[in-house]
Amino acid sequence: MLKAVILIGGPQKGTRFRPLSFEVPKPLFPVAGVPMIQHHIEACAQVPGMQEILLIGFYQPDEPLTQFLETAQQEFNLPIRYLQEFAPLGTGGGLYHFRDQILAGGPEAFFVLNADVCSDFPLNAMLDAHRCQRHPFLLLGTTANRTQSLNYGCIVENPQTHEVLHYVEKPSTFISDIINCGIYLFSPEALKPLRDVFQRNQQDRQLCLALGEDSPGLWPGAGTIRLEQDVFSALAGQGQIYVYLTDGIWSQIKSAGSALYASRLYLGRYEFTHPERLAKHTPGGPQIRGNVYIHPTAKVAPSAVLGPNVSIGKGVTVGEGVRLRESIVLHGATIQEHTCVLHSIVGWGSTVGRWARVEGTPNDPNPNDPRARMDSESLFKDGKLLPAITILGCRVRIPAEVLILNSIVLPHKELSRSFTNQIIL
Ligand SMILES: Nc1nc2c(ncn2[C@@H]2O[C@H](COP(=O)(O)OP(=O)(O)O[C@H]3O[C@H](CO)[C@@H](O)[C@H](O)[C@@H]3O)[C@@H](O)[C@H]2O)c(=O)[nH]1
Repeated sequence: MLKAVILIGGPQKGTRFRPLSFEVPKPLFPVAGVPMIQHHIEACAQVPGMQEILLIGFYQPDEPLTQFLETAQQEFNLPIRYLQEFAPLGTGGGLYHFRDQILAGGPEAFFVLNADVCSDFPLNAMLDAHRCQRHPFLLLGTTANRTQSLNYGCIVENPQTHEVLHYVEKPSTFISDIINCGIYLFSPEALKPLRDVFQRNQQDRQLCLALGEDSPGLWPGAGTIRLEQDVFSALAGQGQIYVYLTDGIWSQIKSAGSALYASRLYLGRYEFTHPERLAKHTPGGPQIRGNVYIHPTAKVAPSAVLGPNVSIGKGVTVGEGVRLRESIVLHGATIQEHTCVLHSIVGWGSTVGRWARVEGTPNDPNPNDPRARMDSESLFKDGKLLPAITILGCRVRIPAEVLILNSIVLPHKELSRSFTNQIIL
């Protein structure tokens, strides 16, 4: 019997995702037409013997999250529960805090998945690798180029045995081009080192209190465990941690730009995994180019041209003569006639007026470098806003016949003119 845990974090973590994370918790942001973590759940549900999926985070269990859980349970016919941390406990603290729930029923192993990654989740292959050796920790690894590797957990492996000999979280100089994908398979024994870290933290705290040196700023919150630094770095080279290398699709989803890139990766996989989700050209229907997802409730005019890499949400209206490419249009938005939307995300309930042009600049990984990853974009360089995808927050109104280029428009704004390279507050 197996279980899976998805680490969904909490509200203050989605900062690079603003303004899109204002409306919906980041793990529920639609990527290729479905909530980000539905891809994780679909992958877990396909592993034979999967008994339960637990979401661990520090979001308040609000309406969208509760509704998502109910729908997902029915769809996948699996118990899917949300366990709320009383405070952010780090990537390992929640696993230790909820250990009894994770181990209830005696799973042989459990997957741990970061919510903010896009992957083809080779979970069955990881399980096969785990069953050969049954080491406590198996990490999914992939490659990144030298510069980009510094943004991830870096792994030095023994190439023969795949044992992790050395692990450094986001090093300041190059360590290895093998990076941690944030997708793990742990055996129940993996909780022992977490307990050791927990107890050590408590003892250190007691000692400090006894010495009268208590300064809350110096100590991680009670129960905080950083899986990467406290466990992987500490245990590397001791025969407990192994890496399973993949060359399948993988990307982090930290920013809106990376959500668009992840959407392209998932749409590309739908051909094999969910062909029914890909829009087909039908007589009298819109022209479809490449991979496009259209929610069944969306109304798309027959003269519109969509694709590649477009995803149209629930209840969206797309007018005559519209051109949409490399974009996500979120539910309830209206794209009026003859509008052009390229490399952009149009927020919930927003309206783009007729003959307007909404355009962004893609920041995709270098296609000539097979190890290139999406850069964890920062919005500014030398005090200037870098050209990036255009994002319209929710219920934004763009008038007719204007150009919105490389800009971020915060929710509920009614624009009256064109804007280029601006954040419109
Ligand atoms: N439940 C819970 N989840 C958390 C917490 N803090 C972070 N998370 C979740 O844990 C995952 C990792 O989040 P970060 O702490 O932001 O780490 P990172 O910068 O994404 O780096 C991690 O992922 C990379 C791969 O995407 C790895 O390369 C890296 O080593 C590390 O594991 C995310 O899904 C996030 O929502 C917490 O306190 N509680």
